[in-house]
Amino acid sequence: MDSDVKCKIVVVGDSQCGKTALLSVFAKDCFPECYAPTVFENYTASFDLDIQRVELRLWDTSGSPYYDNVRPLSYPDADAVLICFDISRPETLDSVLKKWRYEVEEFCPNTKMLLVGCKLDLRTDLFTRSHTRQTPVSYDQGFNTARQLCAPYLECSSLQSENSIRDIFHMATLACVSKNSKNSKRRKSRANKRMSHSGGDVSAVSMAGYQQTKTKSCAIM
Ligand SMILES: Nc1nc2c(ncn2[C@@H]2O[C@H](COP(=O)(O)OP(=O)(O)OP(=O)(O)O)[C@@H](O)[C@H]2O)c(=O)[nH]1
Repeated sequence: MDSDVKCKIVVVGDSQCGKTALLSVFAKDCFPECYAPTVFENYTASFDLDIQRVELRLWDTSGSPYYDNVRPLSYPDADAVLICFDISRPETLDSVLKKWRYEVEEFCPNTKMLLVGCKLDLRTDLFTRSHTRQTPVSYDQGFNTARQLCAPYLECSSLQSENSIRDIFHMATLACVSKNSKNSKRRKSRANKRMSHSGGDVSAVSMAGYQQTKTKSCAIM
């Protein structure tokens, strides 16, 4: 299996929304029961797409405003950004439109975004509902926010569903590979033009299962 494709995925979102748990379950198969605030943390993992193994470099960031000035150090060369929020805390979805989209657009324009609703298990958790006295974010609210970002929307529970986590990294890996294959096509076509239209072949990773959904003003991957 080929494994020369490398992708960088950066994970952002409000403090305690579930970023570290998402990465830890995917990369280390381990759900962190105790909360430990992140400053920066890197993980590596791989994802097999048909005949292609993709090496993933995963960047965990702090959601704290205290680190707003240093978080941008994570963004250069990102192939995809996961913007996360906590389904049990609607204010973390508000931050997606008020803060995270602008930060991502400023520091990595043209990078694929995915909106990820974390802690799906808490949507129906009665204890959390009575404790927070808040109505959790519905699927439609998450989906509509994602539409405003021109991003796909996925939900997961790091606590209860490894499959939901895998689906997120499947989608993110496809987004990275599609971006890289488009860039390499552009580079090759520019090089071919320079070589007096001498022609050449363009290799692309198999993108079976990768859905393209067009909307009026944007393509949702
Ligand atoms: N019930 C439930 N709890 C979760 C889930 N994911 C994370 N948590 C808990 O939520 C708390 C915060 O999770 P983290 O993953 O550390 O949050 P973070 O976004 O990395 O936080 P910062 O490092 O402050 O940015 C921890 O106590 C986790 O155990 C989930 O899917 N379900």
